[in-house]
Amino acid sequence: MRPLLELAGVERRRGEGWGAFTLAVEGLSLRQGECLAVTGPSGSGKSTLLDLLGLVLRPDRVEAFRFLDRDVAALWRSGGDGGLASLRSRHLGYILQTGGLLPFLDLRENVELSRRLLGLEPDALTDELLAHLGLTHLKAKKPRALSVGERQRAAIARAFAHRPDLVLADEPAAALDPPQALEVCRLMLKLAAEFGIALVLVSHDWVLMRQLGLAEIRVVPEAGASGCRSRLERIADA
Ligand SMILES: Nc1ncnc2c1ncn2[C@@H]1O[C@H](COP(=O)(O)OP(=O)(O)OP(=O)(O)O)[C@@H](O)[C@H]1O
Repeated sequence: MRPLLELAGVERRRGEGWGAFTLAVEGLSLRQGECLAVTGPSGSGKSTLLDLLGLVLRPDRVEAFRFLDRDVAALWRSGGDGGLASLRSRHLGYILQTGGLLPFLDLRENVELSRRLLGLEPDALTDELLAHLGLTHLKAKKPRALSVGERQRAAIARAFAHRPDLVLADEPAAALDPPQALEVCRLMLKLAAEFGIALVLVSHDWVLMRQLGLAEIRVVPEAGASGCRSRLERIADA
């Protein structure tokens, strides 16, 4: 089976001059439905990696970048964003640290938002997700009337509701206490497995990631390199 996502020789610089930072991805691949943890210290480049995978940040150097058999490197080179925007909206789901729900929509409307923007018909998945995440009884509430954990579970439902191929989660449990963080991460993994959706989970909390037993990529700042530079290191499966 061809990988869902495949990168080789990708680099991206942030900032200019003396303080510039570069993330170098020598090679990275992800299979359909595979779940991966990305860990690393603060400022090492985890979000930069997620933004590259999310087709948001344009690489400065790229030998190969394929997603769903599309040549992303060629799409970036062509300058236009048309192909990238549709890949992003149809095939990717995002979960952010703070949920990012729209305050004027109720929980169910928030969860259905990505489907509605894509013009997809309502389907049973929304209710399934709400049930899986223990949100059914809260579906008519506005975000302000939800707890932080409930908002985060709603953000998870929203990221999966349009059946993307890949969900990217940037510190999705950082605002939660340790037991809630573990529960929320386990729920994400359960949903990913049930629906065959690949998941990249970024966290500075490597202890939590180890508890989940996920394959792990560590973003490692390189000692002695000129300027600030990080590379990826694959840690053996926990
Ligand atoms: N827009 C930007 N302009 C310039 N430098 C940036 C920009 N965004 C990030 N950086 C720098 O790039 C480096 C990597 O940042 P990034 O946010 O990817 O790290 P991170 O591992 O996600 O950090 P954290 O865990 O603290 O969120 C840092 O040195 C940061 O200061």
